[in-house]
Order: sequence, then C-alpha cells, then structure tokens
Amino acid sequence: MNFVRTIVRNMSRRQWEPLKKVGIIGVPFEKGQKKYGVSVAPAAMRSAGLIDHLKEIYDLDIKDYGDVEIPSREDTVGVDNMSHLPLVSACNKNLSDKVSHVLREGRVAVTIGGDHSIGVGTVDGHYKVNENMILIWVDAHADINTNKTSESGSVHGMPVALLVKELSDYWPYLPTMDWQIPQFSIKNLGYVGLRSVDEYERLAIEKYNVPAFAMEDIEEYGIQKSIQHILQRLDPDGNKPIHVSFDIDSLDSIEAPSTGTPVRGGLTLREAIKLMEIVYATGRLRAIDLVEINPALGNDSDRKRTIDAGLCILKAGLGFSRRGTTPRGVLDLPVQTYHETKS
Ligand SMILES: NC(=[NH2+])NCCC[C@H](N)C(=O)O
Repeated sequence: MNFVRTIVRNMSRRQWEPLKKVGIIGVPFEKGQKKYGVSVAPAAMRSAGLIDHLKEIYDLDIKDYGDVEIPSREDTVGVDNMSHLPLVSACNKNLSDKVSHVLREGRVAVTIGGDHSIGVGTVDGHYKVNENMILIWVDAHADINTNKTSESGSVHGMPVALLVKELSDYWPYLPTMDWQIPQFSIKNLGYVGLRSVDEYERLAIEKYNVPAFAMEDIEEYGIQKSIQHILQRLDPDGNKPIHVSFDIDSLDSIEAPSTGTPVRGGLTLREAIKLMEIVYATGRLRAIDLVEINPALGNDSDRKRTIDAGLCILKAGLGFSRRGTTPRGVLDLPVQTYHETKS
C-alpha cells in the first residue's frame, strides 16, 4: 500500500527548479519602530551595488521595481499601544499589491525594508498568489505580539500575529486594516535564530507547536539539520513555495551591528548563508524579505559590515555559490558526533 502511495505521490509531485528571475522592491519605511534610519536601507543597499552584486549570479534576470510608495501623513485615528498603525497599514497595502505583481510576473520577490512591520505586506501579497506557501521567519525576535501583549507598542514586534488566522480573535477591530484578512495559517510557520522572545510570544509558539529553532537548538543540531527539519515539518512532500522573512538581527550583533534591536549570541554570517543556500536548493524559494538594516546606527565600519552581510544573504538565497572555486576537505576518517560523545 505504501508503495502505491509513494508512486502516486511522486506522480503528483511537481518538479521544482530555482527561478532565474528576480524582482527587487524597496520599502523605505521605519514607522514600525522608534529609531531613525531603517528607512534609508533600500537606498544604502542600492548604492552599495546591490544590482551589480546580484549580476554576479550566473544567468539571473534582475528587474528593479523601485520603491513602494510610502504615505507621509496620518489622517486617521490609531489603536491603543500600536504606534502609527494607519501609516504601517497604508504602506503594507501598497507593498502587498507590489509583491503579488512581481510574483505574477514569474519573479522571486525580493523586498528590502524597512523595519519588520513590512512582513505584513510581503506575506499578504505572497499568500494571495501562493495560498500553499510556507513561511520561515529568521529573527532574534518572534514578532508575534498583539497590541495587548507588546511592551513597546511598536508594530515591528507584531507582524506575525497580524498575519496568522489563528490569532485573529486576539485583536480588537483595527481601523485602516480592512484590506488585510488574516488567512495564513500558523501551521505553515517556522522560526530560526530566536533568542529574545517575550512571555506571551512564547505561549503562542508553544500553544500552536510552531517549529522554533532558537540559538540553543542551532548550537545543538547545527544550522543544516535545523532548517532541514523545519522544511520537512512544514512540507513533508516538498511541494510548497517558500517565503523567507530575514531580519538582519538574527545575525550576531558583531556580524550585523547596524540594527535597531541587536541581540548578542546570534547566527554567524556563515550559518545564515548556509541556511539561504539550503532553501535556494529546494527550488521553491519565491520570496525573500531583508529587513531591519539601519545604516544610521554605528560607525562606518559597522554600517559596511551590516550591508555586506545583507548582500551575502541575498546572494546565497538567489543561487550565488563559490562551490567549485575552493578546494574542499574530504572526511576520510570516521567522525564521532556530539551525541555519540555525550552518551
Ligand atoms: N523585528 C524586530 N526587530 N522586532 C523586535 C521586537 C522587540 C519586542 N519583542 C517588541 O515586541 O517590541
């Protein structure tokens, strides 16, 4: 019986190939948090040679869609403990349409934020095109607060809670957000890199049994097994489009100091690159967000290191590889694993 099922499954399985076309969207938006500067990131990434860097990837067709229109003033009333909701909402509405458009043109949607509140627009826009998408949230933080649980009132700590249908009852009515209906299921979400999770956020993650690979887990299992486990959990048949929402603060703050809410003890750049390479290799990566780079924070060297890290991550997710250019080691002796040494 199992044999028959495997054959049927293989027959219905679509063959996935990495898309060789990409669309860049800039989102110069920073009202989802309180520090000045994260809105400058799209311009800073472009002037650091974003497009030229991506051109290093063999056969990649790149189209820059420019920046999403950002409303300048708020003329509607907001919501308690949710700073600048009308602005966040208006920006995300435009962004959602843009992401859907880029995906419908057959391109990987690469969105450069902006703070992480823009994840509402990117995921909403992606979901409208691929209802079966899965979402990997790479971040030091879980960003799953509501306005009732948030200690900061900043919407960049709330996008996941806004997106998932399972939490929709925990929100009051949100004026200006009528365009966004939470339809994405929390069952299709996984986390990598967590190390600063608020009390209620942890409750939500545990209640819904979200696969969450915190830094301790990555330390224990390694980045490769961690991401493979999440992909396998969310999509055992390997048949669903993938969205990676990458917050630069998932990296250790030595690797990426220019960010608004840095936390030590994070991913190394090498681990982040490996993660992106693994997701790329599935052939199913359809959207990447790169958020929370704040070029106004730190000195020149901090700024440069953070932007460079962002470029490396995007390139890895879009197929850049030095494989074949460097001599590689070969394991020709048996290696004891960590678990073997423990017992
Ligand atoms: N995307 C981020 N950098 N989020 C930081 C969130 C920090 C904190 N948990 C909050 O809700 O305010």
